[in-house]
Amino acid sequence: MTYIDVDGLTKRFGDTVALDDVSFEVPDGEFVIVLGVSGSGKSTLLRTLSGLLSPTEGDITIAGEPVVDPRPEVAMIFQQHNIIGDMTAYSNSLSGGVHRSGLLSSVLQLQDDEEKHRALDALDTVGLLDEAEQKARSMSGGQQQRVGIARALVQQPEVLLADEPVASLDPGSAQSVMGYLRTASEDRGLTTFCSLHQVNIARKFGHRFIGLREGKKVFDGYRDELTIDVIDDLYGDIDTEGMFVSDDGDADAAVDGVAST
Ligand SMILES: Nc1ncnc2c1ncn2[C@@H]1O[C@H](COP(=O)(O)OP(=O)(O)OP(=O)(O)O)[C@@H](O)[C@H]1O
Repeated sequence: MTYIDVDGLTKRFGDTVALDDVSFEVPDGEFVIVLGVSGSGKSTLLRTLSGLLSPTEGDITIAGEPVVDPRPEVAMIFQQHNIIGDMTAYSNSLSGGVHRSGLLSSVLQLQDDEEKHRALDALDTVGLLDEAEQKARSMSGGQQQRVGIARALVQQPEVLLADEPVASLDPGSAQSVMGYLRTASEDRGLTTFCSLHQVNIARKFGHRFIGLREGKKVFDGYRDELTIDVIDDLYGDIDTEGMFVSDDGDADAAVDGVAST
């Protein structure tokens, strides 16, 4: 069943066409990776899906409802973590419920037990339950990004949008974060969009791939179809050979590997 329906989506910023007549349908629970060079429109696509940006033309519906504003069922994870260094992992995680419990309750930490349980459960999902009382500032970049994922989960979303969540991380931490993101998404049955620059990581963890070039959708397919020719087409003159490791990328094995570390 179609869960997200994007129909003729165009987004212009002045003379710049960031998205050009993009259409696709995504069923419930799919893990979609958005690929493309810098400036191809990945962030713009995620921001329009989240309701943070409105389309110039075209329509987006999620679960049959037109997207006109940000809504609690759609959570966004950013590259810069956006977490508060002075707060513990637990408090950061708990703040994800602000949409539901209200800002004042969040600031005063008056959330009910159920919400607190959700915050701990989310930290458990990203492997940080033992670090719950640690200040975010003292955590590694990868751990901070996992706190960001936990916070998004506390929002109880149905859709997760992750805009280059591992761009600033070393390869090991990037894989670990992607593993937790995929596990969280699978365990909770979330429909997930994740934009990435790293093709090998994308192939390892992605299920479906949407490729953008100059705002146009130039690829839409599953892992077996994401061939070196497709990558070459997406990345043009960039040397793509090192980005493409032939089938080492069993996503389920990768997720299991991360989950067991
Ligand atoms: N708020 C804005 N105002 C003007 N132009 C914008 C704005 N946001 C994006 N653009 C332009 O739209 C195009 C697509 O940008 P976008 O950030 O979506 O690409 P991207 O693929 O996410 O790039 P990156 O990988 O570098 O984040 C670019 O030409 C960009 O300069």
